[in-house]
Order: sequence, then C-alpha cells, then structure tokens
Amino acid sequence: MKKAMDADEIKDVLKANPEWNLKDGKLIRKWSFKDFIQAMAFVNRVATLAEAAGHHPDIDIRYNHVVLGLVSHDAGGITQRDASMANKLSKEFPTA
Ligand SMILES: C[C@H](O)[C@H](O)[C@H]1CNC2=NC(N)=NC(=O)C2=N1
Repeated sequence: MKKAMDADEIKDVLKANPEWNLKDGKLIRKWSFKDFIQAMAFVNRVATLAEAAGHHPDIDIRYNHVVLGLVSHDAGGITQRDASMANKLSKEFPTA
C-alpha cells in the first residue's frame, strides 16, 4: 500500500493536473455530456480502465454530469496511485 501524500505533495499533483481539484480529501474532476446515455457510456469506459488499473474512482452521476473522485481508501488519503489515475483519465478523456 502506498502512503498518503501530504499537502505539499498534493499541491504539486494539482499543479501538474490543472483540470483536477481537491475536495473532501479527494482529487475530483467533472465531465459533462449531451445526455445521460453519453454520461453512462463514459462511466463504463472509466470502469474498464479502472478495473485494468486495479484502482477505482468514486463516481457521482447526475443526468449528463459525471464527477470522478480519486482517493486511496486503503491508505486513507491521496496517493501516487490517485495521481497516476488522474493523469491517465485526463489523457484518455481530455474533454467530455
Ligand atoms: C485488492 C485491491 O487492489 C484493492 O481492494 C484496491 C482496489 N481499488 C481501490 N480503489 C481505490 N480508490 N482505493 C482502494 O483502496 C482500492 N483498493
């Protein structure tokens, strides 16, 4: 298990991944779509990617908006695994 990052380390992650924000101890980013079906298609692609990586985002789906939250539940904070996943998600899904 990787150890949770401190505030300075998280700040560096946010600088390197400007689409992501820190909220409630998680890295979060929102994607918006034309409709619910498109949002769900996105969620399913995220699920495949997450399963392959063995690291699973918290997912909040509201009609055509999806917010992904990254935190390492086992470490009780944000780890390098979350930073890597943020990077991967932004590369795979640059915009909605
Ligand atoms: C065994 C397996 O690696 C763990 O259960 C993983 C799976 N995916 C996970 N995802 C997230 N976000 N946090 C975890 O602690 C976590 N644990």
